[in-house]
Amino acid sequence: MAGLKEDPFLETNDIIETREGAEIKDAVIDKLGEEGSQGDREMAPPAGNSIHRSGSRPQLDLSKAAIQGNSEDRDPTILLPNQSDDISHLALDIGGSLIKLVYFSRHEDRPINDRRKKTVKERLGVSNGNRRSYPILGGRLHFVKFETRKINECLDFISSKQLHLGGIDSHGWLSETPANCNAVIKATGGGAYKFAELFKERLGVSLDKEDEMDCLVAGANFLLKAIRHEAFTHMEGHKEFVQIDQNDLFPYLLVNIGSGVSMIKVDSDGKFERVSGTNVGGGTYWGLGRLLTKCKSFDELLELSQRGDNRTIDMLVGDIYGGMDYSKIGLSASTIASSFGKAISEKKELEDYRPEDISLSLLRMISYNIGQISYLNALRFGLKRIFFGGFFIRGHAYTMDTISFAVHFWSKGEAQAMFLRHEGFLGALGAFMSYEKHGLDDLMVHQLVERFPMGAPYTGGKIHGPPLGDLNEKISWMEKFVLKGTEITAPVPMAPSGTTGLGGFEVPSSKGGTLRSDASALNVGVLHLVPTLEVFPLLADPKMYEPNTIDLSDHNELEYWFTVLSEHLPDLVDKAVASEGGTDDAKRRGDAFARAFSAHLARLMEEPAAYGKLGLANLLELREECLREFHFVDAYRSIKQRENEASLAVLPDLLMELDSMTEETRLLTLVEGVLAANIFDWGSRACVDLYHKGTIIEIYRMSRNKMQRPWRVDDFDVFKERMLGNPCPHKRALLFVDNSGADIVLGMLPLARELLRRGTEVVLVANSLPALNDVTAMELPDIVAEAAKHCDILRRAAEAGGLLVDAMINTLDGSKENSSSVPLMVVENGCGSPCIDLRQVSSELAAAAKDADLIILEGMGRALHTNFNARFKCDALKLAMVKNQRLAEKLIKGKIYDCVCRYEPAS
Ligand SMILES: Nc1ncnc2c1ncn2[C@@H]1O[C@H](COP(=O)(O)OP(=O)(O)O)[C@@H](O)[C@H]1O
Ligand SMILES: CC(C)(COP(=O)(O)O)[C@@H](O)C(=O)NCCC(=O)O
Ligand SMILES: [Mn+2]
Repeated sequence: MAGLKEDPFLETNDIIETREGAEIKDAVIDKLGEEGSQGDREMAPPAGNSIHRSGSRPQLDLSKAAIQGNSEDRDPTILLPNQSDDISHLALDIGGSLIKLVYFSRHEDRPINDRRKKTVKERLGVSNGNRRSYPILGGRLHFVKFETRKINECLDFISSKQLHLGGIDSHGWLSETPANCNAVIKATGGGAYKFAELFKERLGVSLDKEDEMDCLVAGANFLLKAIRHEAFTHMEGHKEFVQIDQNDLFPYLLVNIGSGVSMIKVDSDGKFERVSGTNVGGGTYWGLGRLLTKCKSFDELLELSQRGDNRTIDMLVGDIYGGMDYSKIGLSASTIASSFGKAISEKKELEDYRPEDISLSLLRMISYNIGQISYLNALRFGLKRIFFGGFFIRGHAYTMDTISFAVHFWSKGEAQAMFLRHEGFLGALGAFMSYEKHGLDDLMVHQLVERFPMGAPYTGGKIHGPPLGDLNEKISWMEKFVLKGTEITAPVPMAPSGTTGLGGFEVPSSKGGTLRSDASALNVGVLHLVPTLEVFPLLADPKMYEPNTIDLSDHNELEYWFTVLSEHLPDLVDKAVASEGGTDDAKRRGDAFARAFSAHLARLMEEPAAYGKLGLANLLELREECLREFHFVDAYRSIKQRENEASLAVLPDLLMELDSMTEETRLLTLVEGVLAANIFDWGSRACVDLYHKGTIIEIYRMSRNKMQRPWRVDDFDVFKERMLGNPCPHKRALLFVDNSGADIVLGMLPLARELLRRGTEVVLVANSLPALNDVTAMELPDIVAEAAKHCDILRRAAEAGGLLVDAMINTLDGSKENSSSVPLMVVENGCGSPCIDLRQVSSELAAAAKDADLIILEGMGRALHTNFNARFKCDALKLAMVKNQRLAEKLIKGKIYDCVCRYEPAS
């Protein structure tokens, strides 16, 4: 273990280093063979030697390689702690002002030796996930930009990340480019021509030029079809996401506001025409603005505008009409009659005008002009929808409001301006899509998950210095970043209502004085491509499905949940740090995690729609993601273990008690048991306070004793009727389980046992990754095996479900006969959060769902915060104890610790 322990961030628990370095090498080479590159066989260095990296191409770094799990296994997992997992693939859009970079890093989840998976796959007929014939195996799309005038920074970035070495082989598969092969990178924009030589010289790569308009359209179409919260309207400071119906996307007008402006009528996927444009665009604002104000950067110029008053320089209708409106033609006194018009009539020089006023006047002039020309073109072709892209917009509220106003005003509300979250990356994305056959264009909404990690190189921002190499650098960055103060949290300035309304040509005022730094532009995340994700097949109406129950666009609600999460943070950090041994390193990571999560919260508090439509589920997931980002693998690991053990110890008594009851009483006791045991929730403030007051078993007893019917939502009698009144039992039940300890052991497993006893197959559906104290699919087989020691029903079913292949359990009656029991299985749900978005579930869950006719959702996260209003094609039971006062009031007009037993027959 010695070598591995040196890396403080490596999970060392399950790693056994083999004695023979050669064994590892061979295993590594074998593994590699699976993924393609034959060349690696020759490239593997002799065992035992230290490994040198060739500068010309990325190669495997085998240093400290180790087998994970049992080294006797035929197909062991090998950890390469020093190998970066990025095998990349890059496309560029080199514009007049900015270079946009989209790159792909293939990131297969570390294969883990999960035998459960094999049996589940065999049983449910899932063939190797949902892998398709094309090579996207899962990976990430990153978005980064640089100023064109600082092209060297961009070249350094590409070179340090070795992005230019990924390529496409003859089969159209992503691969590393052999050293002697001339690497080719897709590029669009004028710079693809202008800088072709420089790329050749500096990186040895050729730029394969793609037409700019083709790329813009391909990028826009991809985003509009594949990203759920891509397009939004922005009117009078109010941002609203627009759900685009894929079948009703065309035709539309695409207006790309870069240095110059292109207007493209898009009729279908490959069919479009550039119908107009204007040379008055982003370059004009930045260029003229720089000359007139002496600003050093675009952001500085934009920031100035926020403190500007354009009335000092623009000629208004009132200036011409002696302070009066020109009401006959609908112009108020404060309407701009002539941008910069006042400068002609006064004996003032440039120095006599405030740079702030000049910047605002210029911004308004250009935005209105573009809005107006766009409208005219929409009118020309009868287009109702106009999508605006390009980096001139820069997520700036006032710019968007101005454009929206112009479109709304001139079209009398007929046409609508919409903006794109990936605004300036359309061309680069389109160039990326032009790599043939990588299958990206086939990806669908449910296969993409957007994440917002911390750290400039990962976000759509400006790069300061070299890209962050490892976790340690990321932590330091986080520390420095927080020292820099409010940059990340400073909002994109919001325009107060009415600033751009008819006649409303007042001065814009911003909430934050400073413009949110581009370096922390956390409004474009990293797109994770997960081809195995599927829409849960039992949703009654997937199009109408909305996972979140609570609407966080209600500001009070937002504020409440932000406070809850902020207050919970210190306790969570304590648990997380303790779970990693409480070392100094763990403390440092804990601190960085807390800063990162707080920064996200602050950012979202200011601009709730920054990362797309925001629901409580997203916040809870973001917290788990943040923990993982700082390598906290499982913060509640020991708590979960302790509670599992304590609960397993009392399981036999509970089962005996249950078996002595009549069927009817037993069913009620079982459901009561699930509700009572759902009290063990380390995500609830109130419950955590409770745990200080008693042992697990005491609390469980107390909770059970308090179960008074009717519950606040109580459909038990209807459920009982279906269960006992109807002679035909359910064929297969999916049990979405929640917490470890009593919740699973004393609540859900006994309920599963009852279903099994009645001849219903049971599939336990658990998280793929840890979240709070939720039980994971990896942990479940061991828990089931322990429980099975005390129960024949569970044992036979678990055996039939292939769950006990490894477990050395002593059977109660010593018999080994193959029973005819219906199976008990475990599948992972594809997520790592206390909530579940059923539009994106694992392929094994989707497969298991095909034959299911009953689903049971358990816990606040899965049954209340999400899916409370979800409708299913089969019978559904939603069970939860409400461990939050406010939620109880809002959702069920009840109080804390009230229970929900909602039963909905198939719809
Ligand atoms: N950091 C920045 N530096 C320079 N220009 C910026 C920056 N952020 C936004 N812009 C604006 O974006 C415009 C460039 O937009 P972009 O879509 O990248 O077009 P192009 O491909 O012509 O470079 C600039 O002219 C400027 O108005
Ligand atoms: C995070 C949770 C959804 C987990 O609940 P569970 O799904 O385990 O029942 C829940 O604990 C919660 O909403 N907590 C925050 C509210 C509070 O502390 O009161
Ligand atoms: Mn939970």
